[in-house]
Amino acid sequence: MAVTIKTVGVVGAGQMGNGIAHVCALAGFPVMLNDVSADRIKAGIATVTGNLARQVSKKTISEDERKNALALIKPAEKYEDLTNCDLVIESATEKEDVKRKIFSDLCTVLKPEAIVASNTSSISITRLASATDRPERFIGIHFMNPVPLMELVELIRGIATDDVTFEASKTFVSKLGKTIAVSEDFPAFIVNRILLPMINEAIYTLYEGVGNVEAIDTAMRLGAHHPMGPLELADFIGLDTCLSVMQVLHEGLADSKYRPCPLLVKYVEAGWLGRKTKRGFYDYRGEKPVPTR
Ligand SMILES: CC(=O)CC(=O)SCCNC(=O)CCNC(=O)[C@H](O)C(C)(C)COP(=O)(O)OP(=O)(O)OC[C@H]1O[C@@H](n2cnc3c(N)ncnc32)[C@H](O)[C@@H]1OP(=O)(O)O
Ligand SMILES: NC(=O)C1=CN([C@@H]2O[C@H](COP(=O)(O)OP(=O)(O)OC[C@H]3O[C@@H](n4cnc5c(N)ncnc54)[C@H](OP(=O)(O)O)[C@@H]3O)[C@@H](O)[C@H]2O)C=CC1
Repeated sequence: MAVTIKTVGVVGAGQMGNGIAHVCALAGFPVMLNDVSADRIKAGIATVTGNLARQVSKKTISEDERKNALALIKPAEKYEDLTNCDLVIESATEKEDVKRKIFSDLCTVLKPEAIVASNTSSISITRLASATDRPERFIGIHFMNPVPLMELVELIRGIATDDVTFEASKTFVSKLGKTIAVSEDFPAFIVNRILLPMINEAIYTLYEGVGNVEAIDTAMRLGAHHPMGPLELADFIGLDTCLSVMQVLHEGLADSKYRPCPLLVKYVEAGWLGRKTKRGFYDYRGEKPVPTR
């Protein structure tokens, strides 16, 4: 029997979670936004407020659309606040144990027919589904960063995802105005299977001294017409997320070509995660980003 998604929960109000809440609210879906603390949720809603205002100033949305969208996003400090959601999208840290814990706690309070999705960049949907009480109603809905600007969403079925869940998710993503690419459930799906090895290769290019940060990013922006250089993009994604995806590829495909660059490991170990910590391959603490190598 068909399922219609009316109310959405988002777990994780970071870079991606707040963007998912932003686009769902703009499409008219009431959104319950959860994170580890009230402060995190507040920060997430503040980011959405700023991004909606930017879209008004760029005339991509009207002032009324901005007001209506913001009114649809509510803080959900406890999982119990998500009980009435028809769909809950997890967008927490790219660590399997973090996600599995969220699902095992979350499912106990959700409606039996609610769909649970992960915005994971790379982790097996089939394996994540096994941490829930509803593998048939579990699916990967993978948004791209920044969510309000990027058109693509990857849909990934686990081995048990049923047709009703797949169809309801397709309808939901289309209502957001996004274009769908369907990926099989293999490590890092399609986009990150291709993009992250390129970013990792750019970091190796830096690590081996072939070029410095500025040369590498300039080369790819002007030489390959990328909107951002690969190192700028890595900082934008988050170096922790980049490393997690490379580890999933390396372990999942058992091929040394996916070995994370030791320099990426070093930056993550230093807590230099990119934009979100104000330092990665660039230092963002001043007026302009300054290369750190
Ligand atoms: C890792 C995964 O699992 C999958 C992925 O997402 S892979 C990553 C996919 N994303 C990309 O490849 C992004 C590549 N970059 C781009 O397409 C462009 O640089 C961009 C769309 C991000 C920005 O393009 P732009 O022309 O600078 O747009 P503009 O509107 O002027 O944005 C300017 C700024 O606002 C940001 N921005 C704009 N609108 C935004 C929004 N609604 N939400 C968040 N950030 C936004 C831009 O990132 C940029 O940030 P800074 O001001 O801090 O530099
Ligand atoms: N960054 C990107 O370009 C993209 C990322 N993704 C995927 O989206 C997901 C989120 O990534 P991103 O937004 O970048 O990560 P961020 O680090 O920006 O945000 C993750 C958020 O989840 C919070 N969190 C951690 N544990 C929990 C929990 N148990 N319950 C609720 N919230 C929790 C974190 O809080 P705290 O910081 O306190 O731990 C943080 O606020 C990941 O799976 C990632 O792979 C998908 C597409 C693109």
